[in-house]
Amino acid sequence: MTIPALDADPFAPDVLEDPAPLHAALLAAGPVVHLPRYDVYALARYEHVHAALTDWQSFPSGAGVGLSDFRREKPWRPPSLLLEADPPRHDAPRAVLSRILGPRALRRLRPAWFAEAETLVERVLAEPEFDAVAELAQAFPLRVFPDAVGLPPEGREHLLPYGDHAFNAFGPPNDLVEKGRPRVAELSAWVDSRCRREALAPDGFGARIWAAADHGDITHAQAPLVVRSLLTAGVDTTVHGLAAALYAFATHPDQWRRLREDPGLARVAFEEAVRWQSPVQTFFRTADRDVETGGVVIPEGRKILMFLGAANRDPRRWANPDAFDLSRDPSGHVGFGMGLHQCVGQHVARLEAEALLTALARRVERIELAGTPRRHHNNTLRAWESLPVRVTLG
Ligand code: HEM
Ligand SMILES: O=C(O)c1ccc(-n2ccnc2)cc1
Repeated sequence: MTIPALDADPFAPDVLEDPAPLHAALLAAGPVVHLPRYDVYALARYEHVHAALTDWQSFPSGAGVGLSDFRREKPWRPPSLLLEADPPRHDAPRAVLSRILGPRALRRLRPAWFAEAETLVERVLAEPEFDAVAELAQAFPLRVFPDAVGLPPEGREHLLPYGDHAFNAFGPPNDLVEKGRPRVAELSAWVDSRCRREALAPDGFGARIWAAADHGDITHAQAPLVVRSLLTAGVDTTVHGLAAALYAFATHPDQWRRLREDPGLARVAFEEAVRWQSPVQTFFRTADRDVETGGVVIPEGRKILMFLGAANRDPRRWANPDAFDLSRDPSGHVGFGMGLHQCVGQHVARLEAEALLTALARRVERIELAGTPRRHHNNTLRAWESLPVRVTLG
């Protein structure tokens, strides 16, 4: 079978503004689509994205999960010990973070995060109109996550721009990456300084990573890089995940009513928002040998681009895929990945979302757009720059 080609640039501004047309074209074209623009192979259908995510031997991450092939190009920073590593190197750091960020470990944070959400929501809802990105989606993760890591108060304004650049750097060296370059040295220096043991408060996620090194679960040389994973991934992802959920509810009043009637739906509502918007849109793998998938062979040395956002809306897998619907069972979505590298921070994201959405559901009768939302372009993240909303309390 020949491999269809699509002369598209998935990282072009018009696609980042609205990826739906490209996703539809990829889903229709076939299981594997060649993108000559970057000479990469696109997977968009749920079946094939799921197959690649759950077969790390055929679709390894060790050469990087961005367009850059670490076997040929120097990475912009030392590679991640989790995201950009394959077994066996991946195993110990993963086991350490799984324990530290797991549901049991997060139980101790639940009361404080719910209280923080109530306090923030009380203050924000004093105004009938506000920007839900700045006032809620950004403010809440920045209130709870750096403290949970054990970061000191000063300097936290480095976190969002650092993460934004890291997620841009998974894409091609385009304008978005160039835009971030002037601050990379300063941002990286701050982040790297916060990964050191003495910078971290004794009972946070960071200190627990260093304690795991003391215990011999990872080496002391690995500890700062594992902390760096949290600082890179911990904020931008949840900011845009929460913004996706708020956008979903502001544009679906009937779904907000369902949440109001049953705030216990908060967790499944967040899952459906992650499926529907896929805040993390894409990740690459590398064909380190000729690899067969979808009835064709992807040649050794090429990068494979997995469109998580398209797979989450594949009509072959989802009934009425473009609908945001709380009565659907969203389990099995690939918004958090799947398999070996499935998001180890998903429980942190879910707890933040449950806390914020529950606090809002208790107070807000109606939430609607109060102006045109503006997109924030990023090579990997689906994000809002601003989300003007009007709320009616009740
Ligand atoms: C809505 C929020 C989030 C989304 C949509 C998301 C999405 C993802 C996805 C798709 C992957 C798989 C990457 C791959 O297969 O190559 C992943 C992995 C990962 N995520 Fe997240 N993430 C989120 C939040 C977080 C948070 C809050 C943290 C840390 C506190 C985090 C830490 C990680 C790490 C360390 C990995 C790599 C796991 C491994 O390679 O074993 N993520 N995430
Ligand atoms: O180890 C790192 O630097 C790193 C790890 C994970 C992510 N990520 C992506 C989506 N959720 C988290 C980003 C960077």
